[in-house]
Amino acid sequence: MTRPINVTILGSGSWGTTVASLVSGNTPTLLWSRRAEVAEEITSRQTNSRYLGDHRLPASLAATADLADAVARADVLVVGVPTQGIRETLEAAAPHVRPWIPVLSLAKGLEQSTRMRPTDVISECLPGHPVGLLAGPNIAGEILEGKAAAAVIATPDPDIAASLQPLFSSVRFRVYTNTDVLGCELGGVLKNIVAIAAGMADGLGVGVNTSALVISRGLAEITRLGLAMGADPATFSGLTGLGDLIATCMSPRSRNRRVGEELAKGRTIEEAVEVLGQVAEGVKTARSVVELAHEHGVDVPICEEVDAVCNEGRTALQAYRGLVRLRPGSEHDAG
Ligand SMILES: NC(=O)C1=CN([C@@H]2O[C@H](COP(=O)(O)OP(=O)(O)OC[C@H]3O[C@@H](n4cnc5c(N)ncnc54)[C@H](OP(=O)(O)O)[C@@H]3O)[C@@H](O)[C@H]2O)C=CC1
Ligand SMILES: O=C(CO)COP(=O)(O)O
Repeated sequence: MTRPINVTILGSGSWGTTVASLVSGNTPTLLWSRRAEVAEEITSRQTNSRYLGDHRLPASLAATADLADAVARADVLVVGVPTQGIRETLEAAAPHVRPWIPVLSLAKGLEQSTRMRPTDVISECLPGHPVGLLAGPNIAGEILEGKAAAAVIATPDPDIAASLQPLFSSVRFRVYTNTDVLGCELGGVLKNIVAIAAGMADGLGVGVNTSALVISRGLAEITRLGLAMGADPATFSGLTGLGDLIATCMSPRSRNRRVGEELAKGRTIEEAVEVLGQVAEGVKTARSVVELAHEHGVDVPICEEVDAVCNEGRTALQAYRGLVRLRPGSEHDAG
């Protein structure tokens, strides 16, 4: 008889806990929380009230605050802490991680100090491990409610993605595979910034035509930067590109979109983040994306306006006026 595969998920926020719930239906799953009281609540009461209200988690899902023990048991490690916490978490975990187990990222940001993608940070902290990601249009609350969704596991080696697929799949959660890790990861990173713009636009009371403009020109920015960095263009019309962009720009539950809506009400970025009380990766990633785009000679006007709102005190209305003043060229050119 073969031994079951043990999966450990690091980070007990809304998405880490949701993914752990999904996986626990397929294989033994352990969720690590940096707070002992949260681990205790998940194990004994099957709730994570801070992030998921009174939603009942599977009884089979165990949680712990012991990082060394959590990673030492893992045959597959999933990193679900927000981007800015990945390095510190994995540096502490590294001595206890078993050799060469696959590691998947759930994060959708860039590390501020280095502009690195989460999978690159993971590879630096855990050298030699196969590293990939799980991404797609996956608003946690909908998945917890059992609404159908799909995601992509991207790893450079297609056999590894295929071997991980059944651990994350369910009747209502379809998991595809892709070898374009760069394209899949960039789609998730950049859509958060475009979603802040979409939230600002809707908060200002624009029409559906304007929202569609933000989404489609946002996709053009994502694709331009992705191509300049070497991603596969086909990836951006898939689940991790257009799919995640649509979900995040449209869902009233998206935290990035909600930040944009709060900004449109006249709140400062600090107030908008405070009101949210959860991570909105686009806020800390906008500046890094703009710098990366400039480094690659790529125009990203929507990301630039969002960066100016997040980091330079520009208002949502000023950002909107800045964008409509842009002179349009060919649809396939910048701007
Ligand atoms: N929620 C969603 O629908 C989806 C989210 N994602 C991505 O998943 C990642 C995680 O997001 P999500 O779970 O939603 O975030 P949340 O804001 O819901 O939760 C963040 C979790 O990470 C913990 N945390 C924060 N900083 C650190 C740190 N430095 N070290 C260890 N733990 C830390 C928090 O702990 P504490 O409570 O103690 O602060 C909390 O448990 C993000 O990159 C997000 O973009 C991807 C797809 C869907
Ligand atoms: O990544 C997500 C959906 O795929 C979640 O988006 P938010 O972080 O904006 O809630």
